[in-house]
Amino acid sequence: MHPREQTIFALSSGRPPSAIAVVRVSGPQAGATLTALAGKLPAARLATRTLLRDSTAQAIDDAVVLWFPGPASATGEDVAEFHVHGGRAVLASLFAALSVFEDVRAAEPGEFTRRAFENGKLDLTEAEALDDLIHADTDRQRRQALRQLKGLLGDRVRDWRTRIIEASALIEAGIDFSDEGDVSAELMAPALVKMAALLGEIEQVLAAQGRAERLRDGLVVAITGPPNVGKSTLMNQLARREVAIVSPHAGTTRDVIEVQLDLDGYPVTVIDTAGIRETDDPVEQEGVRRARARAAEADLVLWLADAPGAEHPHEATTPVWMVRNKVDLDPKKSDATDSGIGVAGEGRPMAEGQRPSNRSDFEISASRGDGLSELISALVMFAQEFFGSGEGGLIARDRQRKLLEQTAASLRRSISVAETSEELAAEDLRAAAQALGRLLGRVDVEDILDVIFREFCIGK
Ligand SMILES: Nc1nc2c(ncn2[C@@H]2O[C@H](COP(=O)(O)OP(=O)(O)OP(=O)(O)O)[C@@H](O)[C@H]2O)c(=O)[nH]1
Ligand SMILES: [K+]
Ligand SMILES: [Mg+2]
Repeated sequence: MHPREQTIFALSSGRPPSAIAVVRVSGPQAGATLTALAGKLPAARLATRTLLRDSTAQAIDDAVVLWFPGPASATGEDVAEFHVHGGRAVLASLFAALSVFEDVRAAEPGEFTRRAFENGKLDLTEAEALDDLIHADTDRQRRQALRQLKGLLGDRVRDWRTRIIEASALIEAGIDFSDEGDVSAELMAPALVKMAALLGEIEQVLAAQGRAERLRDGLVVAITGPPNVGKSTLMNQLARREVAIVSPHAGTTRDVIEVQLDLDGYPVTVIDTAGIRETDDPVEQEGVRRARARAAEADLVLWLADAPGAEHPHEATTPVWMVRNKVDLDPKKSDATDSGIGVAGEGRPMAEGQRPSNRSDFEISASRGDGLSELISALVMFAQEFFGSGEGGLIARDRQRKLLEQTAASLRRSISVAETSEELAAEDLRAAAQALGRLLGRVDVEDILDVIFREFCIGK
């Protein structure tokens, strides 16, 4: 039997032990397993309390079971749900009882969603959204995943694809009438109007501000600077716990240390690194090498210094904020903590060029906390700009962006060659439809042909 026709089961709730564990069974044998274990098949979609027994009539657990006959189920197949007590032994004996059945096996990762997708319950963007929703750590990630799950992108893509197929059908029909120049031109003109409108809409989505797809990975902020300036102290303050060792010895941090923060719903990874300096110690050299490498990949670098006006060595491609630490040691400022000295430039980083050469973007005391709230607000603002408003962003993944870019490129090509070659224009349109099909996880050129034959059988 093909693996896809087998019946699969898996623990769908969290790691045991837990109060309740949900085990799902999907496939043609789901009903048989439920009947065997529960004694009879319960009414559809109704929570039913029952004593589960294995094939030797041994009790497994006092459980609640649910029966979802396909296709009106999560996967589109017959689905049985066992809500048992979430103990390891309970689960082990339930799994053993299920495995007794022929063609019933433990599910592969993602296999339930895969089946839902194959049965047309979800398109690929929704399947991706489901995965994102499960892995969402912050509120903004959750909201973005929910928007995708509602099919916002999927619906747009389906609409675009239908319209491409319509334009395609017009052009293909024109090719059939290429002997009669008038008919062909009459068909091409409305096709071009459709294509131009479509291209405009896709370009608009692509140009939408911000990188909403980066919400999944989060923004990476690297703290770098010379040794002993207080990088690890700042890291601990941002994390609100002791993630990195702080000591008065220069060269304390050797490895790259990461923490995940939730900054106003934005996922932010902060990286603490080894102090950058020339050193003979091979371990510290490796730390410095890693520090530079990670900082180069970061979206934002906080260059920490303990003296005013220090220069940073970073490439200009990554934005760098100059952060002056240890202002509490500064004799003229140490007694003025309440008067807002914590920050230069009113809590907002100064624009490049606007920055006086001997001043920092921020002045803080990492150990005492001065200026930290301003620094954090500025980070939130940076994140806001980086991700865009998010609410409008339809694109949640690189994959989706790439395929939309391909679609737009094919459309553009098709429009530009339409005057000279209908065949080439039609080919580019097919490529555009295919890219959108791939976005949804369906690549079926068949339905282009369907439309052509159904709607444009002009006397043939
Ligand atoms: N006075 C004062 N001391 C600080 C401040 N921040 C950190 N320190 C002290 O500076 C020393 C170095 O701090 P760390 O956080 O270990 O500095 P680092 O930059 O991570 O050092 P390396 O990992 O060795 O490069 C420690 O003794 C801290 O207590 C500050 O704002 N004010
Ligand atoms: K140190
Ligand atoms: Mg350190």
